[in-house]
Amino acid sequence: MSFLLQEVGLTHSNGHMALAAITLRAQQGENIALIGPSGAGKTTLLNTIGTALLPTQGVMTVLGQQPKASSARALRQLRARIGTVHQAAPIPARQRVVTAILAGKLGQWPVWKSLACLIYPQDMAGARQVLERVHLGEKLFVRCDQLSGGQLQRIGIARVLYQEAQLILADEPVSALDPTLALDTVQLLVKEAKSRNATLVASLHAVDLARSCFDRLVGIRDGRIAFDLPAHAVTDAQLQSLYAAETAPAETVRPQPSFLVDGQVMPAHGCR
Ligand SMILES: Nc1ncnc2c1ncn2[C@@H]1O[C@H](COP(=O)(O)OP(=O)(O)OP(=O)(O)O)[C@@H](O)[C@H]1O
Repeated sequence: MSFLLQEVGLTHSNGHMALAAITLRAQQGENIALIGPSGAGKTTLLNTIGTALLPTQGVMTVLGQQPKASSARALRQLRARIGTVHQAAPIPARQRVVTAILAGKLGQWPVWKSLACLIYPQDMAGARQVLERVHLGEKLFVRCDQLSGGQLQRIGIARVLYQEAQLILADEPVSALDPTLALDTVQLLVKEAKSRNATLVASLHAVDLARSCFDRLVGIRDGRIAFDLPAHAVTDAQLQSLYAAETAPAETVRPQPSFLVDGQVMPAHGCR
């Protein structure tokens, strides 16, 4: 098993209950898309599984450990096995791309190697290899503040590829990418996870991308699980109901033959 949440709740420090009674289990190697309206709790759920937030209720086990009962050292070791793609990659502006990518393994390397990496990149060939997989091979020595938002997002993905995490958590990983790159990048993440039997959980606003590329869809609404089904079993009616109060256009949940990525229509040549 990769992770198990049992009746997990998360109340933020201001008293806002962002997650309520979430029960969710993932086997190692599963790929799951989280979908749901803005403010539903997808980011909070990913941050909770990733142990950046700890549940205020319920029990959570991640990669065999209960984060709440873990020592600081055990928690650090657990986090080194979890790769997170953030909505906006938390990369220092002046950092070179190569350093940003190598940072993916800082939690796994001994201290001497991490420190040496600050002076001189330790594995340039490895960094270049993952960069090429996100079509940015030529940017290895470019400063991150000279990249576009979409390029930065792909640097964040390259960093997670480099990390070779057992559990990959991706929060809207393609929100800044054009439709073709979005499809290509989601396919890359799914393929990478499958090839290493890593678990992948990604939140996506592009519902049809989620439907066509992932095996399992979890619908989140108001901090609760609305449905948890194989992707092929999710009906248009369930999607309409999930987004019922949304102001987004109905096309957002329109099935094939076309689909929307961040509001742009693209042809139906998805993962399946
Ligand atoms: N640090 C925080 N303190 C208080 N409330 C928060 C905090 N972070 C998020 N929330 C609230 O928790 C709820 C869930 O937010 P979350 O970011 O998880 O939603 P989401 O589904 O990821 O939304 P989006 O699709 O817009 O990114 C929202 O109502 C949000 O305002």
